[in-house]
Parts: sequence; C-alpha cells; structure tokens
Amino acid sequence: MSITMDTHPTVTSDAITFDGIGKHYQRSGNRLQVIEDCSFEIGEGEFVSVIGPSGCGKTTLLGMAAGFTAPDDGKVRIGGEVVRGPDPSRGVVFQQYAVFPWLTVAQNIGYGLTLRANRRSRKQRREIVAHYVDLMGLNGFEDVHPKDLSGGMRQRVAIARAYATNPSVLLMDEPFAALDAQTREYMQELLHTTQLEEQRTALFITHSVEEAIFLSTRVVVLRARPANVRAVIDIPIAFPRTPDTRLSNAFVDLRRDIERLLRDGTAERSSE
Ligand SMILES: Nc1ncnc2c1ncn2[C@@H]1O[C@H](COP(=O)(O)OP(=O)(O)OP(=O)(O)O)[C@@H](O)[C@H]1O
Repeated sequence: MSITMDTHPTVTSDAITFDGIGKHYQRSGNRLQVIEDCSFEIGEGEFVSVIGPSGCGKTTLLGMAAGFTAPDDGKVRIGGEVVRGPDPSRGVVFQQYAVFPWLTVAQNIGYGLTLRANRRSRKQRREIVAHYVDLMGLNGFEDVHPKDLSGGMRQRVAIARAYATNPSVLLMDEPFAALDAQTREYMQELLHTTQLEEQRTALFITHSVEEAIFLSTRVVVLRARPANVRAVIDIPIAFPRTPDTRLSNAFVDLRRDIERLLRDGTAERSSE
C-alpha cells in the first residue's frame, strides 16, 4: 500500500513557527551571533528535519521550541502561542541520557503519565504503555532496566516515552547519532512507522542527509553561522518508506541536491 500526503503545511493548532529568530552567545568576551533572521514553519502533523553545518545553531533552535532558550529577536510559536518556557505538552528526545536508569522499560514509558499535567488512571497507563511497547518492539523487556538494554533499545524507550504522553509536538535532537549504522537505519524505519500511525508535529535535528530525507515531509537546510534558512526542500516520496526507498532515483537525487546545498551554504559564509 502506498500512502501519499500533501507535503505542504497547514498552519493550525499544533504548527510550529520560527519567525525572524536571532540569537547570540557571549564567548570569551566576544559576541557570537549564532542565528540571524531565521524563519520557517512546521505544519500540523508534519515531520520536518533541520540540517546544517556543524555548530550552526540547530540545537539552539530546538531549545527555543522546547522553551529552554529564549531568542533575542523574533518569536517561536506553537499553535499560535508564543513559547515562553518548557511545557509538558512538548515531547523532547535527546541524543543521550533520555531515559531514567532507575526505572524499568515500562516505568520509563509510563513516567509522563504519572505527572500532574498528563496523569492517567492505572488502567489507562497500562494500556498506553502496552501500545508503545508493542509499537517499539520492546515486548518481553517491560521489566528490564536501561543498563541491560542496547543503545538502540534505550532510544526506543525514550521515543516511546515521548509519544506516550500524547504531546502536541515532538522535538528530537539527533536521537540516533550515537548508534551504529545498521541500528540507525532500523530506528529510522521504526520512527517512520510510528509517525505514520501517530501523525505528530515533529521537529527533527540531524547531521545525516539520508536520515532527513527518509523521515521527513520537508527538510530545512540552514546556512553556516549565523544560521538562517538556505532552502526548504519538499520530499515528495510516497509513504510508507521502506529500505528500498533509499535506493530509488528520487532519493538519490534528493540526497545529492541537499548535500550540494549544504556545501554551498558553508562555502558562502566562509567567503564572506
Ligand atoms: N550556552 C552557550 N554559550 C556559549 N556558546 C554556545 C552556547 N550554546 C551553544 N553555543 C555555541 O553556539 C553555536 C551553536 O550551537 P548549537 O549547539 O546550537 O549548534 P548545532 O548546530 O546544534 O551544533 P552541532 O552541529 O555541533 O550539533 C556553537 O558554536 C556553540 O558552541
């Protein structure tokens, strides 16, 4: 079965908009302008990857959507509301340290459902946890602690935990960067399947052009520091994407085009 979707965003309740964002840091007494006049949006239910040269400010942008960092200029809005601080309605997944080592797999996945903002009854919690254990292929590991899991399985727990609270948006910062190539591809396929089922608004940061294309409806390519948008690329490849998708002409062409944009975006800044 092939599912096609309109890849253009509709800006409604869970859309994320970055509007004229600017941000600087102080470093050794000098002002480091990291982001300048950066604008793009992620439509409701859209999965958008942000890719850009190393150190250009990707994590800083995600931190603004999460409410961890405030912009100097511009506004980040989620569902039309300006982000002013962290909120349990946003699920965040980091590269590492995303699970609690003292809780089991099931307790980790259900953790957010015990907190006031997302509290569910014990029965509902059990059902939700069972759903995500199943979706993430963690059956039989419910009572295991993270130290006894592989890196890939730990990230599956982290992703399940983020989805389980039914967040309005998901913010993921290179969640697969520490995994070996084979596990990484498997995780991309798992996340893609989960996303098709759950249709969350998602912002995904990555260094991997292949990963960005495989997962996304659109890819935002940033310029080197000070970062802003060099291009927004539609990924008009039908869903569901499979391992064979990576071998298709459309995929290979997109990869070449985006790699070229990234190279040009870096060269452009270094010649300024
Ligand atoms: N709190 C801070 N204080 C000073 N400088 C910072 C701070 N946070 C980030 N930076 C600097 O700002 C720049 C952008 O950082 P950021 O982590 O957002 O970039 P990135 O694109 O996610 O990086 P990477 O590609 O390495 O993951 C980097 O040069 C970083 O060293």
